[in-house]
Amino acid sequence: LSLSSCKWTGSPRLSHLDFSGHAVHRSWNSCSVCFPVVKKQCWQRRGKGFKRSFVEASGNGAPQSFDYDVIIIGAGVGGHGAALHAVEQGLKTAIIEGDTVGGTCVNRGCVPSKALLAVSGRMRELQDEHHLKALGIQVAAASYDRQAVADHANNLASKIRGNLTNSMKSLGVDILNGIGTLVAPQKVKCGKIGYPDKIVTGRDVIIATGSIPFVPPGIEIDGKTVFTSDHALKLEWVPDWIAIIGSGYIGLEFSDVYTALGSEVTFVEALDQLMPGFDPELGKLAQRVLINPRKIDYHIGVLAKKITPAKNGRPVTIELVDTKTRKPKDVLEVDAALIATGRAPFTKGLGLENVDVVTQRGFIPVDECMRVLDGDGNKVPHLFCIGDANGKMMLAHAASAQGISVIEQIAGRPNVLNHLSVPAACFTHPEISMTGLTEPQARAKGEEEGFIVKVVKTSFKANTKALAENESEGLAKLIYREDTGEILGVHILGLHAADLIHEASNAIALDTRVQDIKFTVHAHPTLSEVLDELFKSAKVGNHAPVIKKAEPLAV
Ligand SMILES: Cc1cc2nc3c(=O)[nH]c(=O)nc-3n(C[C@H](O)[C@H](O)[C@H](O)COP(=O)(O)OP(=O)(O)OC[C@H]3O[C@@H](n4cnc5c(N)ncnc54)[C@H](O)[C@@H]3O)c2cc1C
Ligand SMILES: NC(=O)c1ccc[n+]([C@@H]2O[C@H](COP(=O)([O-])OP(=O)(O)OC[C@H]3O[C@@H](n4cnc5c(N)ncnc54)[C@H](O)[C@@H]3O)[C@@H](O)[C@H]2O)c1
Repeated sequence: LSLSSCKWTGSPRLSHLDFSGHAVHRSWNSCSVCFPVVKKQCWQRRGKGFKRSFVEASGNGAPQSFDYDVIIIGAGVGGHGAALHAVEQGLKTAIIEGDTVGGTCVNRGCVPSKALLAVSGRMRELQDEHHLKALGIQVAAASYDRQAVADHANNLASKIRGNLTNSMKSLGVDILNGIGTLVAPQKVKCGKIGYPDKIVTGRDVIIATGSIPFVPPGIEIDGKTVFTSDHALKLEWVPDWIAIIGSGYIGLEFSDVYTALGSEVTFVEALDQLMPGFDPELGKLAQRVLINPRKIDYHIGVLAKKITPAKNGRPVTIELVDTKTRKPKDVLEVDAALIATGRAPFTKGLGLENVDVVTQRGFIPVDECMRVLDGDGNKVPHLFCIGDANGKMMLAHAASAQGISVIEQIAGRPNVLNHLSVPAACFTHPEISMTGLTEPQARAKGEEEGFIVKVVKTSFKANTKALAENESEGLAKLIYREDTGEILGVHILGLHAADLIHEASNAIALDTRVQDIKFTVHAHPTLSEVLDELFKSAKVGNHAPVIKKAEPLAV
C-alpha cells in the first residue's frame, strides 16, 4: 500500500484500493469515479499509534463501516502476537476464540512439553553417575512422582494461559468466545452453542486457527494406549515400552522425556533416516548423542500402516510396511504408541467458500506477506492467514512474527518476514537448534546461483564453560557464501543450543556478514564463545569488514 498525505489533515493516509488490493487512485478527489468497491481511508496520527478517522466502503456485500479495524480468528500465539501489536498501533481489535485462549502452544504444545522436558533434563543429570562423579557430587538414586510432574506441566500451561488472557484484556483487545466463520468479505460470524450468533465486521481479518495432530489413516486412537501429543502431555502413565511413530520434533522431544522417566522407546520412521528434517550432519550427531546411548531402537524406511490399541490383555499392535514398496515388513507389539506424524491445519468450518478460498491439503494459501489467495491465485482483499493454518513454518514464534508482520502492513508499513531468519529448536538434552538453510539446501542454491558455499565447524569440547559444566558434547556449524560472507545457515547441537542460535538468526535477519560479526565481542567464559570461534574461523573472499575503524586520536 502506498502512503500519501491527507488533503485536510496532512497526515499519512492509504491510497485508494481496488477490489484486488491494488492502489488505483492517489488523489482523494478522484473517488467519485472509482470502482464500486473502493475504500477511502484517512489516517490521523494520535499519540504513539495511528487512529482511523474516516472509514467508508461500498458494494458487493462488504460492510459500509466496521465494528473493528482488525478481527483475528483464533487466540493461539499467532493471534495473540497480532492482537498485541494491533492495539499498540491504535487499531480497534477483536479476537475470536472457539476453545481455550493460548491455543496449541500454551495448552497442548510448547509450554507443557517444555515443563516435561525440564524434568527429563534434571532426571537425566541426577541419574548420570559418571557425570556427577566428575563434578564431585554424590546423590542418592533419583526418582520422580508422576502425578507431580504432570501437575507441573498443567500448572505451567494455566499460568501462561492466564498471562496471555490478561495481557490482551488489559490492552483493550475484545475477546469474543465462539467459533469464527467468514460469512462474507470483512464479515465474521461468532457462534456459540446456546447463544444467538453474533456478526462482527472488520476492515481487516486475520485467520489464525492453527493445527491439530495429523493421524494417518489406519491408526486407531483410543487416547490411552495409542495417542497423540495432546494426550501424552497429560502424562497419565509412563509405559514400559512405547513406540513413537515419526522422528520429527515431537517424536524426538518425547523420546527424551520417556527415556528419562524409564521407558524404552522404539522409533518408527517412514523416511530412510531418523530426524529427516535436520541438517544431515547434525542429524547423524543427534543420533550418536540422543539415540544410540539410550534405550531406543528404531525402524526406518517403514510406515506404520495399521495400529490397533491394546484390548482384552492384548498389547498394542503395529503393522509396518516398506515405505517404497508398501510390502509388509514387520509387526510390533508394544505397551503404547505415540503418533507424532505431523500436524494438520485446522481450517474446516471457517466459511472459506464464502470468500472463494480453496485450501491446499487443508492449508490456506498465502503469498509472502500472508495475504490469502483465492482459487485463481488472486489476493483476497483485507484477508490474511498466519501461523500453522498456512503451513509456512509450524512454530509458535513464526506464527507470532507473521502476525506482527501483517499488522505492520495493515498500519501502512510494507513488511515481509524473512523465514530463513526464524530460528527453530528441539529441546532435547542436549538441545538442537538451527536457522537458515541446511548444507544440502545451501549447496543446491550455490549451484543454481553460481556461488561457492563454505562450511566451518566448532566443537563444544574446546569451550571453557561447557567443560566447566562437564557437558562438552556438541558442535556448531556455519554455512556461508565465500564471495560475500552472507550467512546461509547455522546449526548447533549442544548445551543451551536453543538460546545460542539467536545471534545467528539475528545476523541473518539484519544481513550481518561473517566478516563483520567476527569482530563482535563475547563474554568469557560463556557458551556463546562457541559461535564467536565459529565466525572467526570463517574465511571470506576479499571483503573488508564494514565495521568502521576508530579514527587515530588527534593530539
Ligand atoms: C507437542 C508440541 C510441542 C511444540 N513445541 C513447540 C516449541 O517448543 N516451540 C515452537 O515454536 N513451537 C512448538 N510447537 C508448535 C506450536 O505449538 C505451533 O506452531 C503454534 O501453536 C501455532 O500457533 P497458531 O497461533 O498458528 O495456532 P494455535 O496455537 O493452534 O491456535 C489456534 C487457535 O485458534 C482456535 N480456533 C481454531 N478455529 C477457530 C474458529 N473457527 N473460531 C475460533 N477459534 C478457532 C483454536 O481453538 C486455537 O486456540 C509445538 C507443538 C506441539 C504439538
Ligand atoms: N521444539 C519445537 O519447536 C517443536 C516441538 C514439537 C513440535 N513442533 C512443531 O510441530 C509440528 C509437528 O511435529 P511432528 O514431530 O509431529 O512432525 P514432523 O513433521 O516434525 O515429523 C513427522 C515425522 O513423521 C514421519 N511420518 C509421517 N507419517 C508416518 C508414518 N505413517 N509412519 C512412520 N513415520 C511417519 C515423517 O517422515 C516425519 O519424520 C512440527 O512441524 C514442528 O514444527 C515444534
